Amino acid sequence: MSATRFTATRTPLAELMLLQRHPLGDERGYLERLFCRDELRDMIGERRIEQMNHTLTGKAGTVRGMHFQHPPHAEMKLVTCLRGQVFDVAVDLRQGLPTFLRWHGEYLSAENHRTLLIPEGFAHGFQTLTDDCELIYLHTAAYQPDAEGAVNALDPRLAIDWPLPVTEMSARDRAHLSIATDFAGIRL
Ligand SMILES: Cc1cn([C@H]2C[C@H](O)[C@@H](COP(=O)(O)OP(=O)(O)O[C@H]3O[C@@H](C)C(=O)[C@@H](O)[C@H]3O)O2)c(=O)[nH]c1=O
Repeated sequence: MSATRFTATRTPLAELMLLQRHPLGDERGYLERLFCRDELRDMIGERRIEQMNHTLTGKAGTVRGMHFQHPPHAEMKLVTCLRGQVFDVAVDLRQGLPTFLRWHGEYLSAENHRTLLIPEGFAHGFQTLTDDCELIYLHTAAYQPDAEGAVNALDPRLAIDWPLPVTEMSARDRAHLSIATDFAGIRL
């Protein structure tokens, strides 16, 4: 018997998908898949998971992001929250798309069993809404410091509506410049 362990829902940004995970529960608790290449094949295609990262963020109100990797190291990310609650945001940086520079956010928590599937061409970041948030990221490309790109999470042009006042950010993230007026986007 093969159960469907995920329901995928479109977001207003093409190819940015919200996955609802379906845990299989019993008297001990539950088992759920965080990733299944077979079931997610329509979205994953021939991509492979190359790296998996785990973050702990101590204080509510903290923002990490907004990060991406430039081609040819552009990557799809699947972002899951295993402790606490975050507001997870993707910004569309794809050149020529009608949704260029639009952002979309979803609440992810241990309780709601949701994963955001973020394709190449998006910047990603999040704000913690509780203390001690733990996230798991699956990456389809290895970390390449030289290919890192970022947009400022507080850029007025993006106008991301963070749910809480932004408290902690890394010095690096605070220093990211606002998007240049002539920025045409990422060509994949
Ligand atoms: C992302 C990454 C960082 N590092 C190192 C670099 C640095 O010394 C330390 C912390 O890195 P950062 O400050 O970039 O961590 P952080 O700001 O949490 O970066 C993360 O932000 C969120 C929003 C994402 O989407 C992730 O993909 C990632 O970019 O870890 C790795 O060794 N491997 C990795 O894959």
